[in-house]
Amino acid sequence: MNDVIPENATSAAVRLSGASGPPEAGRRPVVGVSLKLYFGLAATRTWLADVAALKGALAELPRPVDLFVLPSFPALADARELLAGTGVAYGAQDVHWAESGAWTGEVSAGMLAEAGARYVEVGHAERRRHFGETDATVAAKTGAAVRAGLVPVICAGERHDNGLAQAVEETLIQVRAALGGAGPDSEVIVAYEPVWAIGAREPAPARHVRTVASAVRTCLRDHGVRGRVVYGGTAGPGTFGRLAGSVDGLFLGRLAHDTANLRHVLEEVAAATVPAPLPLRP
Ligand SMILES: O=C[C@H](O)COP(=O)(O)O
Repeated sequence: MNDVIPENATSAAVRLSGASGPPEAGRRPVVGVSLKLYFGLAATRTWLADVAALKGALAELPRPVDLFVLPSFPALADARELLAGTGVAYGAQDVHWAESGAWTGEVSAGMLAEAGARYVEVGHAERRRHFGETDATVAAKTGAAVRAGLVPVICAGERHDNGLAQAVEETLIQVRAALGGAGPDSEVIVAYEPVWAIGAREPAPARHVRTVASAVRTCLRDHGVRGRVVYGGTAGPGTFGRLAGSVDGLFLGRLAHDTANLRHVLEEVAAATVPAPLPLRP
């Protein structure tokens, strides 16, 4: 897959967008929301307006929390309009690895950056399952995102609940592969999402998440990237309190459709203890 990506590509989007984000964003708590394909355009606009109305609540949090939302591609212009001046960032749920060319139906990272996106999701389990995404395509998309100055939200997690050892192994294979597309000191977010906990009744057990998240954090340190780890999979109010100290935030799906839940989550994340800094590399 990498053969379609120029080795030393510096896209027009990087020059336009001013490249990657501020270093101080490296370990701030972060909450993200993907709308998947749940809403049409009108419903997305209504939801985005509700999110914009959280601006005051965000400003009053005891500790700053980064918030980003990922609507469908056609709603990016709405996000740009409705979230302007709120401090809420936005992005996309997928991206193509090529900068341009004969790729019918695809959207480049540079185009997302031009649309004001700051984050882009790569490798979600639903894209792996339904659209044949592989570790190689996820790595290529991660690289494209980083080169365009976007923060890739790398989704990774085991498919079945077969114990912690398998969860760690399967997740790290995916994370290492994706990080192969990102250079040292890139800013990334890893969303640990056990597939069996996505769209479920309950999030994965706290001990399970803590163990895998710790392994992911070590992997990020070893790769020398500026990384944050969030948990996703039926996450909502009450989830972060059980995970605080092991993850930097949450990646929400259905339970953020009601923005009262989202506000509750932001308050929980801000109030909880931020994880200790990464240990120094040997
Ligand atoms: O993108 C979000 C995750 O897949 C979690 O979705 P969910 O909270 O609806 O299970």
